[in-house]
Amino acid sequence: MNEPRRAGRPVGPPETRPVPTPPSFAPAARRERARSAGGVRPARRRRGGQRLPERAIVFVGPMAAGKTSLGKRVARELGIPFVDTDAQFVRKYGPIAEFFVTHGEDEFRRREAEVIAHELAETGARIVALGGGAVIHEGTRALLAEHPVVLLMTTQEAVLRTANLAKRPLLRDDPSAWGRILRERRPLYDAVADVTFRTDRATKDQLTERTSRWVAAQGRKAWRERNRARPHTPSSEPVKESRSDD
Ligand SMILES: Nc1ncnc2c1ncn2[C@@H]1O[C@H](COP(=O)(O)OP(=O)(O)OP(=O)(O)O)[C@@H](O)[C@H]1O
Ligand SMILES: O=C(O)C1=C[C@@H](O)[C@@H](O)[C@H](O)C1
Ligand SMILES: [Mg+2]
Repeated sequence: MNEPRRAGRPVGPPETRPVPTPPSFAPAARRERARSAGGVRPARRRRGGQRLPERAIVFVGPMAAGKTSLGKRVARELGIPFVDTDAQFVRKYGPIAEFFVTHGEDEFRRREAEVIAHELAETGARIVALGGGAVIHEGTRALLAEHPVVLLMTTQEAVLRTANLAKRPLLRDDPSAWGRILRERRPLYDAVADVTFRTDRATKDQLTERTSRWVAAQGRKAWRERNRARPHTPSSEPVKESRSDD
């Protein structure tokens, strides 16, 4: 069931700092600049001026659940940037599998948490996909409390069918470790998630649509809450209540 796990968890008021206006350069140049700035791929223009949470919408979940592939699609659907913290890590420190061999997992977790904290400090609506083990870090979990968090869940069977194990150091030598690792981490995923989607039970297109709808509903909810919190401030836009938003 794709039901919110912690319905009503406050996402907090959207940031008021404006998102920097992109300069009117040629798209190719903008794409290149964004790529070298840390993995933020420019996305299609935000659809229909819709309200979205003005902060990172974070995708978490076990290895190969689909955070990167679905994250990219949802970002594109909503017209906002996509960031993958694994990719940012690689840009900064080199391949993750090699980092594990040279420095060990503890050092990887420390560096990974720094990369994530840096990314979550940025304002503006965007999709941020975390590495599968990012929730292990207590500091990261604390930061996630301020963001809408989507948990993508799947099964070992589905992962072993689709994932490229060579790129996943914790699975490469022992693919069946997936289930054991998930059992250990499951309470951490559940603790940070606002909603869960099963990626083994739907197509990528279906999931893109459902997840995008959920993200858009969070934006509308945050906007209504902000307006409710300021009853004496006249708004230039009327508040539209819709039960289907929640
Ligand atoms: N709904 C889906 N249906 C079929 N295949 C999927 C679905 N979602 C993801 N996949 C496939 O599963 C594989 C893993 O996806 P992806 O790399 O996005 O996972 P991830 O959660 O980012 O993994 P990691 O934790 O290692 O970063 C990919 O081959 C992707 O195409
Ligand atoms: O689940 C994990 O511990 C990991 C998942 C990947 O996304 C990478 O962050 C790395 O391979 C570790
Ligand atoms: Mg990924």
